[in-house]
Order: sequence, then C-alpha cells, then structure tokens
Amino acid sequence: MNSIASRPTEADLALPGTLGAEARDWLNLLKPRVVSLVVFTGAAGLFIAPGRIHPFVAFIAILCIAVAAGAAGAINMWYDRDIDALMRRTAKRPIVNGRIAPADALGFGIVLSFASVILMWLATNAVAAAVLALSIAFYVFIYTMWLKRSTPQNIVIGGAAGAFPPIIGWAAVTGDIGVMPLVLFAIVFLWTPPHFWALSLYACKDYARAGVPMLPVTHGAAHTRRQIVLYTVLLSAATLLPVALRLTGPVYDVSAVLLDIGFLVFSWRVLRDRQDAEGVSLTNDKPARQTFRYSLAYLALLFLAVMIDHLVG
Ligand code: HEM
Ligand SMILES: CC(C)=CCC/C(C)=C/CC/C(C)=C/COP(=O)(O)OP(=O)(O)O
Repeated sequence: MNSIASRPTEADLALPGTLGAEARDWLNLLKPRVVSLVVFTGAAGLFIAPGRIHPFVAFIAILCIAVAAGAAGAINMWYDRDIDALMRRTAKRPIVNGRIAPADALGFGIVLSFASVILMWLATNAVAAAVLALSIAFYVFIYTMWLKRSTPQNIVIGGAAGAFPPIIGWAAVTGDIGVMPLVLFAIVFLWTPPHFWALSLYACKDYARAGVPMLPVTHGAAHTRRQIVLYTVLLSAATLLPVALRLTGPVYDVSAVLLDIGFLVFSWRVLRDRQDAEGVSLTNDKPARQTFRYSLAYLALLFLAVMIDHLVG
C-alpha cells in the first residue's frame, strides 16, 4: 500500500481533545509541523548571535517567525487549492475539503503576514523585519506563484524562502547579518533539495497527476537520484565551512561530520535502490522514504549541535 495514502495527513493529526475541529482546521492551515522546524532554525540564529536580547523580546521574535511561516503556508494552501485537490497527500486540506473558504484563508494569511512583520519591527529592528518580509514574499510569490508550476529547479531556487530564518533570528539580536548566519542560510538552502527530492521520488505520481514539474516528473527518477547525491555532497561541504572558518567548536564539528556521513549513506542507498530501466524503485522507494525522514532529523540535530556548541564554547 502506498504510504502517502496511509500516512496521517495534517487534517488527521488532531491535537487530541484540546481543540475543536474548526480551530484545528485553522491551525492546520499554518502547516504547524513544517513551522516547528523552521522556527527551530530561526531560534538557533537568535541564540548564537552576539549581544543581548531580553528573553521576552526573543520570544516575540521567534513567535513572529512562526506566525510568518504559518501565514505564508496559509497563502500557499489558498493558491495551490486546485493542485492540492489532485494529490492524495494534500487532498484532505481544509480549503480543498470546503471547511475553510478560500477567501477566508487568504485573508487570514495576509493579516498574519503583516502582523508578524510589523510586530517584528516594533519588537526588534528593521533588518529582522525586512528579511522576514522577504522570506514570506519569496515563498509566496517566487516559489508558490511562479517557480513551483514552471520549472523543476523550483526547489533549488525557492528553497531560499525556508533558509532565511537563521538570518532573521540573528538580525533580531544584532540588527545586522554576520558570516555565521549566512553559512546557516547556505546549509538550509542546500539541505532543501535532498529533503524534498527524496519525498518527490515516492510522491511522483501525485505531482504528475497535478501537472507540477517536479524533478522526477520532468527528468525521471534516475536523474533525481543522482541530484540527491550531488546536493548531499554540496550540503556536507557547506556544513564543514564553519569548521574551516573556525567559527565552531568540537560539539558542532563532530556532530556535523557524523550527521553528514549518515546523510551520504542514506543518499547513496537512494542511488543504489533496486530499480527498473527508468530508475523507478522496485522496493516501494524504501530508501527514499528513509532519506526524507532522516533529512528532518538531520537538520534538527545539526541546529541543536550549533546551539549546544555555542553554549559550551
Ligand atoms: C521550498 C522548500 C521546501 C519544500 C518544497 C518542502 C517540501 C515538503 C513537503 C512536500 C513536505 C510534506 C511531506 C508529507 O506531507 O508527506 C515536507 C515536509 C516537511 N518539511 Fe519541507 N520543504 C521545504 C523546505 C523545508 C524547510 C526549510 C523546512 C524546515 C527548516 C522543512 C521542514 C519540513 C518538515 C518538518 C516536514 C514534515 C512535516 C510533516 O511531518 O508533515 N521543509 N516538506
Ligand atoms: C519565515 C518564513 C516565511 C519562512 C518560510 C518557510 C517555509 C514555509 C518554507 C517552505 C516549506 C514548505 C512546506 C514548502 C513546501 O511547499 P509546497 O507548496 O511545495 O508543499 P505542499 O505541497 O505540502 O503544499
């Protein structure tokens, strides 16, 4: 059985007994699980930044990143409601199911977007607010409304949207942008292709049905497997930049090397998966599914290492 169909969707994942169905729909519009990792990378940028920030202001800054990412997700769901209806993974989303009217979702997303940027400006500074606004605009206009439906490079370029939060967190404290947050940007930027292309290998039929030009649809599974390995190598190189630049200590350095080895092993297994002449998996894409899950743990652990390294350094 295809696990895209059997996997619990956002709509299935009730916050048990704490929220009514309607509140849950509005919450799910914000893509809360994606937001949780986005926020973690933003919090890391804030945590390692030089200088002082009042804990309450830090909380507000992190909240603004969460609300902005959620708001961008809501606008993404509004815009993509036609293709979301065609894909099994997204078919239960609240706009597709008619539980939230499209215009309400759009209004919700726009209000939260402006509120998060204005609050970030008032609570911290113009640089953090400007980069926050840029990341919303990048995700909504560049990725969702333009690249996603027009080029298989959508993820490579559009991935920048999700890479800004470490810069935003850092800027919230310092009011400027340093070398370390730029390196963290590069890491998330290069992490996004293997993260997403692993998923796209086993969601390929969904994307083909919806007419979305994701890499396995346009260039085939074999090419996508090679690109996953290529970007994992580039990602590993980027994670070693702070080591070379002596920006980090042993906790980060050792963690990065171990996590990179893990990612390279998973990607290699995707490349070597048993497949037919076109590169389509004969194992129900087991290695690709494992690699997608590993990508989430990888980023969370790498950013945890960044924070612990800063704490003990
Ligand atoms: C353009 C960039 C990105 C694309 C296209 C993308 C795509 C996706 C897709 C389609 C899923 C859904 C998987 C599913 O429901 O089975 C997903 C899951 C996820 N993504 Fe990404 N992603 C991107 C960037 C990011 C970033 C920057 C982060 C965090 C830093 C992130 C964190 C997550 C998490 C935590 C999940 C798991 C959510 C769940 O369990 O439902 N993604 N991603
Ligand atoms: C601070 C800020 C605004 C950050 C933006 C972070 C962010 C939301 C990054 C993109 C993450 C993501 C879920 C992309 C998938 O879009 P998709 O439309 O391809 O996935 P879908 O098919 O699940 O909707």
